[in-house]
Amino acid sequence: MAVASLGYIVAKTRDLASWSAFATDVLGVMAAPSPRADVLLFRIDDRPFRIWVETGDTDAFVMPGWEFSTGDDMDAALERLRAGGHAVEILDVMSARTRHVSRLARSVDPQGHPFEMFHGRFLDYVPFASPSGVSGFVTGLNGEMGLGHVVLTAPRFEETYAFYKEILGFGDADFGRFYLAGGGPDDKGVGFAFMHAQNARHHSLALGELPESPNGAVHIMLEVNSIDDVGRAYDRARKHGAHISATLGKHVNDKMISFYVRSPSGFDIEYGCQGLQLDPANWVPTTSMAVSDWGHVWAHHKG
Ligand SMILES: Cc1ccc(O)c(O)c1CC[C@@H]1C(=O)CC[C@]2(C)C(=O)CC[C@@H]12
Ligand SMILES: [Fe+2]
Repeated sequence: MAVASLGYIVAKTRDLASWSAFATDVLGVMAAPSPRADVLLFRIDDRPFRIWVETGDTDAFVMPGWEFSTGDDMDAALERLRAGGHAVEILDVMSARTRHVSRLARSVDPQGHPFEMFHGRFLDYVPFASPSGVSGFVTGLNGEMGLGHVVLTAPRFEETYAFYKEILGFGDADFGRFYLAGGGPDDKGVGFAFMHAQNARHHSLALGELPESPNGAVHIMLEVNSIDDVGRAYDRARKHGAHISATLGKHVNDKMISFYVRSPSGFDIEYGCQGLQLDPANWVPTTSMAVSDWGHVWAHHKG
């Protein structure tokens, strides 16, 4: 069976203090007890953590943690990985325990992006309370929609896309081709694959036919309950002096109303609401030729 959801993300930073302030003051996520002084954990729902930030020698996205619903589903994926010649590392019980999961494994995709796989997330039933008044994050009634989504660069596009589809079982939500160089006769466009896991979130993973991101990922997305939560976060981001990578806008494919803010690890965080939800068993993939219905003026596109 396929990946159920995006369980967590791991990031690294040279400056834990800046991450701590950004996470609580701008994102409004909740700091969780951490077993290590060099690791910060943040919650957005009743899972023990959704964002793991560790001290490192650079600022970057490290890897996603893909959740499986059962041990059998995870074992089937591990077998497909091994049959495809992909190395699989099974982590020991203490490593699994630090991630608050029953079982933990690691592998690497054809583009060289590492990822973790797990099942059996522990819950501590401590209620979520945002330090900045966010009314709540959208992760599904029991967290089954996962943290949000992650966008990775994949210059080796076809091979990487086939890997996530055929080995990890992601489904097609939308295909994008965006003419970011003006759409002239020499602009072949940039391909994107937006892929859903076995939950209602439109996409938990997107692959962009772009040069490798220096920060390991293009962005992660967090979804909040309302446009007021988004608007207030936008105000907090501006007040914090965070870099706004893209202004408020509404995406064509998943109808998310969001803005993008640069995290202390250098990748962006898309902060949105009202994302389209799909039935993963019956969704018919779309093709989108534009990024946004309105808004999303990108800082890197200016001038
Ligand atoms: C096109 C799109 C649809 C749904 C999303 O959740 C979403 O993040 C996007 C934007 C994808 C993409 C990006 O993430 C980085 C900056 C990009 C490459 C652009 O400059 C336009 C498309 C953007
Ligand atoms: Fe996104």
